[in-house]
Amino acid sequence: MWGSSPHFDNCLMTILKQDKADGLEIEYKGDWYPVKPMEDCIVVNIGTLMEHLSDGNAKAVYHRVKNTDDRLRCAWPVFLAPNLNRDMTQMIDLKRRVKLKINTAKALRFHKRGWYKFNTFEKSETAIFAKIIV
Ligand SMILES: O=C(O)CCC(=O)C(=O)O
Ligand SMILES: [Fe+2]
Repeated sequence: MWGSSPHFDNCLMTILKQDKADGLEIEYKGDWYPVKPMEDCIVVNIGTLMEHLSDGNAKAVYHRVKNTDDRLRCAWPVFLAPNLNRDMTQMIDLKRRVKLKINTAKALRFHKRGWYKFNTFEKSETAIFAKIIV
């Protein structure tokens, strides 16, 4: 059963606790690799916003989840993102800002992979907690 189709997390980074059931996979150069749950370990995923702000130096990880286990699978991701009322444009190099024609009010196209809007969230959450059961 698919828990999550392939996607990037649209945040700075995700901190993920898995339970004992397999299922999380990451894509690397066209192949999919399992991320086995390990006791007392957390997974840290780079999100699209981090890739963008680092000018591509930190790569967002493309991942998917399929419960291949007989058991129920439970995962607890915490998505870390800035308060989106905050103007993040100052964090982007000036030359790139000009190239991307970013200003604070504009929606920003993010590579070809997805998009992230600055200044659009009305509430100021910095971490979104989810519990995902597949
Ligand atoms: O279930 C998982 O291990 C990861 C879930 C996930 O990719 C997400 O919530 O963005
Ligand atoms: Fe994810």
